[in-house]
Amino acid sequence: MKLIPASALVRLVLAGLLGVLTEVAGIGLVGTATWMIVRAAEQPPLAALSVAIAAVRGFALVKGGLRYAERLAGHDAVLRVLADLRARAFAALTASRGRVSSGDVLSRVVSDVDGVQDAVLRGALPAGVAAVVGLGGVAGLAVADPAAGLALLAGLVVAGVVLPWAGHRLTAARSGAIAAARGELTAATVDVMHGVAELSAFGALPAALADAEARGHRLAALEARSATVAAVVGGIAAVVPAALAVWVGVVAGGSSAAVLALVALAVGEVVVPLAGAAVRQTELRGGLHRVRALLATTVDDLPSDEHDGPLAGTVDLALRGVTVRYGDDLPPALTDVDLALPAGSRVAVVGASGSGKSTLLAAIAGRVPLASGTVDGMPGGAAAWRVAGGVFADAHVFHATVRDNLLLGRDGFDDAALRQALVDAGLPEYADRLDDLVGEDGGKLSGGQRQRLLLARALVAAPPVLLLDEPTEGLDAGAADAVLDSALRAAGERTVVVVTHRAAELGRFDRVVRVEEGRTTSG
Ligand SMILES: Nc1ncnc2c1ncn2[C@@H]1O[C@H](COP(=O)(O)OP(=O)(O)OP(=O)(O)O)[C@@H](O)[C@H]1O
Repeated sequence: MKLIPASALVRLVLAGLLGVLTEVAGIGLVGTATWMIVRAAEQPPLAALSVAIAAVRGFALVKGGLRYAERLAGHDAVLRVLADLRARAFAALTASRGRVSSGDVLSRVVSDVDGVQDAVLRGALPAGVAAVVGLGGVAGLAVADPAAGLALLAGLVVAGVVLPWAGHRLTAARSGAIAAARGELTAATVDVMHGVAELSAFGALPAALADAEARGHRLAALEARSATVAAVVGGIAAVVPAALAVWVGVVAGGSSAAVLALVALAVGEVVVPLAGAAVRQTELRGGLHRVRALLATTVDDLPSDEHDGPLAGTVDLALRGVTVRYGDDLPPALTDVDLALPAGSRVAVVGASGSGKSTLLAAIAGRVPLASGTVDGMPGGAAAWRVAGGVFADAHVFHATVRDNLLLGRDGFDDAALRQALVDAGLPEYADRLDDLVGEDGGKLSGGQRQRLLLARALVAAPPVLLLDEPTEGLDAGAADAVLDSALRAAGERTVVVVTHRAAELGRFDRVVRVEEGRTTSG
């Protein structure tokens, strides 16, 4: 899976080119200034120095401008890459539907994706620039004095290749552990934040905080070791250019010794950051690996056109031999299920807790991948979510208004339609409160109200096949009957499949499907 799109590569190459020109201007500045100082000591007429004086000024000005342009181009390219990666990461996370915990999601979308920025700006770009400038410097010096060129090459290999490699080797074993530890810490933090009331009520808050703190210490210990290695190899790399300059000066000798030595110093500086960067890159590898794995998640089932909505009209659907597994090492949650859902049918799904009822609805709606079998009848290859949808066991209520929760970003509905859906779903008390905020995951609503808000959302969306997982949960028997009757009326000609635990409701349905340990029998 490519992290960097081709369009951004062109900008990165441009940034690299500007980086090379910046370093060349820097070397030109050091070389010309040194030559000028050496020459000035011989007290020549001022005219003999005037070109050098202008060149020093020119190199200094150009170097500053080029550095600015290089930073601009590099960051512009990387920020574009990040925007693209974040969009793809969000899409993949949506497709992974709950298989990644919310804290880990944060860690992947924020720190792992941000790692790409570091990998490019502090890793790939400086390494590329160092390679070009270093080899160019060696060639230039070799022309003036072959022995000095060789000395520079040896120094560059030590500072730019051997030390970064050593830093990488010393930290490689821990790179995956750092990314995993960071993900675990974020997941634990988010869990404690969400569950703070529950943890307090059960007296478990101190233990949960201690656990999060221990994870924090573990991450800090892992990072401290990497930082120590980076500091040591970076420190050694930092003295290499100075040693190199002395060596090149001694090897070259004569009147050009000072100029060659200082050019070697300037070229050597380019590779100094590489040792520390190599350690950081090693650290980032685990995160980059996680981003790649995330982007490889299938996103086939996501809406391709933002204007798409549920289809209008009715459809005949049929499940044939459907088997669903939540993991290779888990028993199937559904096994070889056949189920005909002709247009307009009313089907009740019953069965013990954990028997597979919610999984059956998820399979019809395309919310879980099928290990085998098919759902036949999807019109014109339409995405499953446009044909079958409704109230699911894991439905989310957004921290937004009643109106926003009903519409989920779609338009084309007036408030009268929303009010009617609320009334049909047994939530008339919110019909005139469309602008009320409902709290995080509907925290300001009672459990039953939350469920009826989800039912109203399903009635607004009105897909051809309405799937309702315990829509009247939390209501007393009389109210539940009334809400179910009005929802069935509102569904009109559409197919309705309802998961229920209430035997009293079953008379309203054409068919009752019983689920037992993942297998269905119709009654
Ligand atoms: N995301 C998941 N990952 C792993 N296993 C799962 C997942 N969702 C459900 N299962 C398992 O699949 C089986 C069927 O679960 P399902 O939620 O479909 O049952 P259900 O009949 O709807 O139960 P309930 O009436 O309690 O809601 C159960 O054994 C459950 O543990």
